[in-house]
Amino acid sequence: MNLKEKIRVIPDFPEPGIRFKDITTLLKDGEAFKYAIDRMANFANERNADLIAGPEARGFVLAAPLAYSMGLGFVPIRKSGKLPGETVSVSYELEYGKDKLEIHRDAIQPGQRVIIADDLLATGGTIASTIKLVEELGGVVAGLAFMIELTYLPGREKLKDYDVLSLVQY
Ligand SMILES: O=P(O)(O)OC[C@H]1O[C@H](OP(=O)(O)OP(=O)(O)O)[C@H](O)[C@@H]1O
Ligand SMILES: Nc1ncnc2[nH]cnc12
Repeated sequence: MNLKEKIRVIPDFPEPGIRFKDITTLLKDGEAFKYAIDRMANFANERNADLIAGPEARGFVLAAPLAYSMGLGFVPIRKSGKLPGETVSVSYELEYGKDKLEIHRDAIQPGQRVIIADDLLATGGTIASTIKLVEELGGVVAGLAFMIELTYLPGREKLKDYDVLSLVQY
């Protein structure tokens, strides 16, 4: 299965100079979507995951089916002001813009092994912040699974202490 040929690249979105990797063209292909989730599930299985976490919004599209396919729980990491319970939060910068992420304080029990899944690794800011939240709750980050890695940005370097899977590289 060639996942790269299912991804559409749109120049100058959401601002000039950004080549946006659009996964909607992959997601609407049932076979490709299943293949991507199955590869992530193998990775998560090998690392004895207890839970799957993913950042809003595109991370949900991968992390939730990954958790479901493995019979594991899913923990949402959301942008600020969206989670109703008591939260822990962290601010971060993106390839474009700035934001704040939050997790429910009771979402993870100390020692639980968490796989974090997201669609794309760019600067690594989103995932570094997600890792901070998981670790602050005492979770063990057992691995990081991405559909896409932008190798021309320093994301992988930022995550060098972690086990990283990416299915497609640019
Ligand atoms: O490695 P980074 O530089 O942090 O960039 C990658 C993140 O950026 C995108 O999310 P975005 O914040 O655009 O939100 P969305 O999923 O709600 O579209 C993407 O889904 C990743 O989560
Ligand atoms: N180039 C890119 N394409 C799609 N999503 C992104 N998130 C951060 N950078 C991105």
